[in-house]
Amino acid sequence: MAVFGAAVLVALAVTCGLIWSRSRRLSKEMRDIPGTMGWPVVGETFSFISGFSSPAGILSFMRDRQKRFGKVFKTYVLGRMTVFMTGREAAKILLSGKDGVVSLNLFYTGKQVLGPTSLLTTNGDEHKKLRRLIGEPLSIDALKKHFDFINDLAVQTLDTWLDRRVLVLEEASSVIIKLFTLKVIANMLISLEPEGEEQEKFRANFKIISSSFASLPLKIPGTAFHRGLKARNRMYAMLDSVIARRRDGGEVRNDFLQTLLRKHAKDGAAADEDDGGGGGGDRDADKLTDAQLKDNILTLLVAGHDTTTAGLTWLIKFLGENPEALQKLRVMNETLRRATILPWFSRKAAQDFSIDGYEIKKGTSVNLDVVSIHHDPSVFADPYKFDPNRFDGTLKPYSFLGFGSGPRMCPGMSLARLEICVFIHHLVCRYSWTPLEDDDSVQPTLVRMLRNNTPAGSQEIKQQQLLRGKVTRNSYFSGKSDKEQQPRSIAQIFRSLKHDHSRAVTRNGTIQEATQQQQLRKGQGQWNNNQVAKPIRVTKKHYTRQQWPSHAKPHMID
Ligand code: HEM
Repeated sequence: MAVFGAAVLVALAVTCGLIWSRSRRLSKEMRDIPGTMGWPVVGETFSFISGFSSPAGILSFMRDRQKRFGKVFKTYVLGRMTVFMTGREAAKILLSGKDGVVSLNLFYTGKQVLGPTSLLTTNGDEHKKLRRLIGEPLSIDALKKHFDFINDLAVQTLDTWLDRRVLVLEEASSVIIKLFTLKVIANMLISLEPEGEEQEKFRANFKIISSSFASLPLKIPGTAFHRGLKARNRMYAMLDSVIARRRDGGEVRNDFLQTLLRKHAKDGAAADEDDGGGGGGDRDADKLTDAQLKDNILTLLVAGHDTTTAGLTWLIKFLGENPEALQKLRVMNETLRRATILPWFSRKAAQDFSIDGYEIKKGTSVNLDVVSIHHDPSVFADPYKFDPNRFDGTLKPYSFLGFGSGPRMCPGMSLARLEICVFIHHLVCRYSWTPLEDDDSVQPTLVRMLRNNTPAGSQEIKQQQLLRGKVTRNSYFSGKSDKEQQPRSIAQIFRSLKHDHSRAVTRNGTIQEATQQQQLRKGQGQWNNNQVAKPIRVTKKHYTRQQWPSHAKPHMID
């Protein structure tokens, strides 16, 4: 055993050494780009991790180097020579997808876990095709059928918060909200019931997969990566049996999987697991294989779960800290700007290209620092202030990247907005909550909940301070039962929140139209705006009932 351990260590050291010397070569080729490679082999990994874990998040690492080297700098972190860059111009070059300048840069372990046909592991035409095939069930129209589930689950989840101290971040990272977002997405994708044995197994496997996603690439028993791959196999076996049940007609559901199975049933035969996406002749070239289906169900679970949890949590924090924002519930975009849930977007140069006068060589890892773009004072005046009004006007291109931009823009944006919108709607309308501690000292950290299932040390204390609160039921709905009070459709909840669809789903013409119709019908629905959202007066510590001032109409989503 000891010999085996030593052999693994030697192999690891040799690999790290090789990667390091290759990076040094690349760094020399790009000697014009300022920056430092740090210590041999480890580079600047430790400063990077310590910046990442600090309350200010990765911003401290970034700011320090931007001050020394400028907007484009190179470094060696996490086993890669990486060029960091920021600014709207860099965002345009990296995100617009023009000329295939860059491809997505995922860690080896992430690629293995998600599979070769995931949206996150494919590039170019293959990626474009997958987006087209997978995108439709994620459109806002398709999401309507999941509204009741999301709504009921939000109500149930919040009920468990009642009359007890809630550490939102802790709940988010271990139990409550996270289960909410996980249950929503699992139900939407494969109609997984929110309770029961299958849910338990699914959750256990998902947890192992999530923690293996960015682990060390050691595929040996006992490692996180190895456990992740095993859990992935179990998850895929479960998906296989669901797919088989659907195919033989034993089970018909109204979910993402069913939509895609119906649409992508191969002529005369079931999709072939191993045909890699192109098998079955021309006619079938546009059909999803089972492998693609499974890889992308897993991808949506992974990509859509922690992000939405984080968004929801930051939103509750910002609402708690900014009483005035409660009066004008248009806080989604500003939350995503301040929190910047994905702090940087990682790409790989697919060819040589230049940026800010620097030549970037093909194969270089390139990271776009989005936090700095979101806090650029020339775009967002007083950038650290939480000010939802800044989204009232037109923004400069590539200045707000909460859901990304270009060909890799978040396909789950509408689902995320919907989940957050419904949850916050019930929180605000049916409960009051009292922050129990001052939280002024805390900046939004950029440590994602992804890495933070069990936060440790001072970070945990800070984050707990951030969101410690007590939830009590509010009697906004006096005289009416909960059932009567709950919105019954997306249109109603959106109307109740005076949701501006044209901005929330700019790419969806149908909804823009629906919104106009809703506006025409304003006041005729069962769901009465004023009744829902009026009665809040907020102080930092305490919320009580009050009429909404007539000028401050509630808006939920930008
Ligand atoms: C508040 C919640 C969310 C935020 C802030 C968010 C943010 C983002 C961002 C910024 C990107 C682009 C990253 C890049 O360019 O490198 C992205 C991509 C992606 N998101 Fe989301 N997301 C959220 C929720 C979701 C949900 C609910 C799903 C699934 C239903 C999802 C699935 C994906 C996928 C699959 C991609 C990769 C797209 C591609 O490479 O083509 N996201 N997300």
